[in-house]
Amino acid sequence: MSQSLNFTTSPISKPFFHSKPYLPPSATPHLSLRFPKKPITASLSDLNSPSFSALVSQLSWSSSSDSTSIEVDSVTEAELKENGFRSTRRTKLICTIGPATCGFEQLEALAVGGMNVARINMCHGTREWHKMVIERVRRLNEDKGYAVAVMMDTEGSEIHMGDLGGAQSAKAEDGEIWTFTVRALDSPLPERTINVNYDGFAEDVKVGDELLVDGGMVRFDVIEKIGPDVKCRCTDPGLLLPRANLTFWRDGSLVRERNAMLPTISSKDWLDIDFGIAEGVDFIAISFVKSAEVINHLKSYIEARSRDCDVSVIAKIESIDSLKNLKEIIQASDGIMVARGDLGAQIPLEQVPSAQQEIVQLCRQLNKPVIVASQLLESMIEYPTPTRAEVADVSEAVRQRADALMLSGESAMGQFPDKALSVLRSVSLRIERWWRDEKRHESMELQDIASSFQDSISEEICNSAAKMANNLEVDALFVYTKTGHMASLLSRCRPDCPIFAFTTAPTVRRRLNLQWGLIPFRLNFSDDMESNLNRTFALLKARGMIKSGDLVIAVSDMLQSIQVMNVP
Ligand SMILES: Nc1ncnc2c1ncn2[C@@H]1O[C@H](COP(=O)(O)OP(=O)(O)OP(=O)(O)O)[C@@H](O)[C@H]1O
Ligand SMILES: CC(=O)C(=O)O
Ligand SMILES: [K+]
Ligand SMILES: [Mg+2]
Repeated sequence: MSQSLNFTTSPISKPFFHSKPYLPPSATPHLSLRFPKKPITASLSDLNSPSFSALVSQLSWSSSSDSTSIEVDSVTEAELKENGFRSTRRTKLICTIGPATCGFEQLEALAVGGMNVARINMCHGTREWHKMVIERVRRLNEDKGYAVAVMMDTEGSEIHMGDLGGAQSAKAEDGEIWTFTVRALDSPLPERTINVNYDGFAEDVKVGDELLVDGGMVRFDVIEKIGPDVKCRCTDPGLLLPRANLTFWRDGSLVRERNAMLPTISSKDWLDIDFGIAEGVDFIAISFVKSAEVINHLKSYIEARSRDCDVSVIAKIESIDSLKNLKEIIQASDGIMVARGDLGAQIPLEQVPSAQQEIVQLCRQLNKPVIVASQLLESMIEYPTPTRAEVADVSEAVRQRADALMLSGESAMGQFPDKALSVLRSVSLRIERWWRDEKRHESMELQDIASSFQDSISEEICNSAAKMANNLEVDALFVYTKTGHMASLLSRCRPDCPIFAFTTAPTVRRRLNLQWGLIPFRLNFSDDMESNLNRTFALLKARGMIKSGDLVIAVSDMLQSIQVMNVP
């Protein structure tokens, strides 16, 4: 049985009702598996359970993208088969790749563990290394059926330390005197000496300034300037990591004059961006964005450089200027990262939580995906279990219904990358379910964002479909979308059920991987929704991902309608 509400403005206006179940020849009923709706046991062992990994690896994967096939991430497929619709994780997970995770097997372990996006940070590593990581992720997708997207994060032109002459880290102890220098020194560096990348550094700092490394993880007082050398006394001891960010404070506030003169996108960043476009990365994240102009400029550059490629631009909110111009920056970008590491060095730490909440909510209003990043599980760089406070922080980001959470050092250079990812996964699942079951989500009045009448129709359809899905307690929302726009409008509503997003382009499919609640599928479809639905049902039933009787609501951007039906 199907009922359809049509809001038709397009020429395709055929409403349809299924009076009898349609059984296409390929859908052999005995193949459809039952979903035992067993509770999700959110424990750290979930991910590492041999049965789950075995299930993922057993899934037959064919890399053919012919017109009859459907492609979905093998991890999601295994999750659906194991626990049913409600089990799928809505919050997406990003892992920064570094020396601890750049091997093919290590990348595969992260993919099995639920990594949706692999991030490479252009502050670290060589061009060859980044190219190798991108190739490995692509190979993993092609050979094993994952849909891991790649995000490139630019270095930006802020002031940072050098690479410690090859050392992994250096420990600064309380009271020690260290030299920060703009001299070009050969490695190995003299003891307690740090290179600084910005030539004006020694001129700009003043005796009495406070120098913050890595957003305040380690602090120094500037005690003496000798030409290019700046002598500093350590006041807050800690670990110095290669190329860590440096900021300096005077009379209790950040010294920003000089930073304001540096371009957001440096000449090295432009070369990295060219590299990213050539390698076909899915997202480019821009560090230290100050205004919407730089994002608009980059977007037109990307469009001119690559008419047929689809690179999304993520603006990182990590400076005072970006907070001042927040709304314009969000509107100009394809997504936002709350980069709490550097943000916490520019505003007082106690203001970071309210800034995070404001950014997450505004992104949802403006329909842009938002990532919460940095120090989510910092202690897991060294230890196999998180602190309770870290779990509470992750829970809060999930409760705010951010689109994605990101691991930095935990996955790049930590000792327990898989365990850290597993914690993000199990905490996300548990908190999502808790809030769904208790219906505790504060409802958010979503303002109209459409810029045309056609867009308004799409928006109204998605808002209504999501509301109906909650009220009717449907199993899944289906959206057929060429650009991904209708899928993101559904995601914006944060409905109770998962959203199966069918799209024709592999690039759109990977891009949708960043958005809350979307399960992106690649599927060739036509303008004929009836045949699209029947074919999808047949393909998904054959894969054991849905079964007869499941209740589904379908929308599409070809035929502007809402259809409610049971899977035949
Ligand atoms: N490709 C890499 N090679 C070596 N070390 C890396 C690499 N990527 C990350 N790391 C290590 O992991 C740490 C955390 O990574 P992350 O990407 O969050 O960087 P970050 O330096 O803190 O700066 P950003 O503000 O750009 O995120 C880094 O400080 C660095 O020590
Ligand atoms: C991720 C990042 O750049 C930061 O937290 O500063
Ligand atoms: K960066
Ligand atoms: Mg940063």
